[in-house]
Amino acid sequence: MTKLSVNINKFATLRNARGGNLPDIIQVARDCERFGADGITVHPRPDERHIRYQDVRDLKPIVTTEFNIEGYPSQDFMDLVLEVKPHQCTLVPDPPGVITSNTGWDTIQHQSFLKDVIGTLKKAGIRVSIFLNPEIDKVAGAKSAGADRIELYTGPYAEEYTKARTQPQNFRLFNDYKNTAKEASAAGLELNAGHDLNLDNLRFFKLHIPQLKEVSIGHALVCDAIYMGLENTIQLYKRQLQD
Ligand SMILES: CC(=O)[C@@H](O)[C@H](O)COP(=O)(O)O
Ligand SMILES: NCC(=O)COP(=O)(O)O
Repeated sequence: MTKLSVNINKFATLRNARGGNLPDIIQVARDCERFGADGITVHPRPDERHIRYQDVRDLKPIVTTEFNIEGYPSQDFMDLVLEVKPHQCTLVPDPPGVITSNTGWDTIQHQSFLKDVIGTLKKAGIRVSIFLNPEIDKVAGAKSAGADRIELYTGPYAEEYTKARTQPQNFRLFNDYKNTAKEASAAGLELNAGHDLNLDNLRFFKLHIPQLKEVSIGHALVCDAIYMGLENTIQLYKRQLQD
């Protein structure tokens, strides 16, 4: 069974729209766990447009499953992660103003930076995953930088998957995902995945990438919850992740 970490960013977007505390992020995290989530993911961004740094501090004592903090390792981000000490930190190469994450690390170009950052996090006992495109040649760089896991960036998969339903012969990109997953596994790296996964495309990914340990899902899951309710939605996603 692949674990489902629910990314609660978009609940914070809704809360921030009115300036009050509705929905209450702490209660949302508790309820996600109560409804079956195996973990809680947050991605505090420099402008704090959804998850705020204080939310991350407040979540730490109440998350009873796996706590995963994602983000670009700026000094502020590193200070926060080292203070909070989540189970896992996922490093993402986001420039400050980006609308959402849109690429993985170039582990060759940024090798020495990643090595320093990962070394610091691991010294604090935090598992480190790094966000990677489905590029087999970046896996060795992730390994030598000291990562424990990679998170495959599934944005391009999600885009192509919609096309692939009608033109499967054009779905060559998927081989890159399969090969990158195999390479990671052979290098001793565990495998996460995330971005734009949803109830349509999740099962296919899970079935063809047997190494998949964990997915983090936010945007589509929150949208589905509007129609189907949070408990039901979490259960539907979990069903897609069964072996
Ligand atoms: C790394 C990743 O793919 C997710 O964290 C995604 O970027 C969600 O962030 P937003 O909710 O800000 O779009
Ligand atoms: N790491 C991916 C994540 O946390 C959620 O991405 P999305 O489902 O909001 O696109």
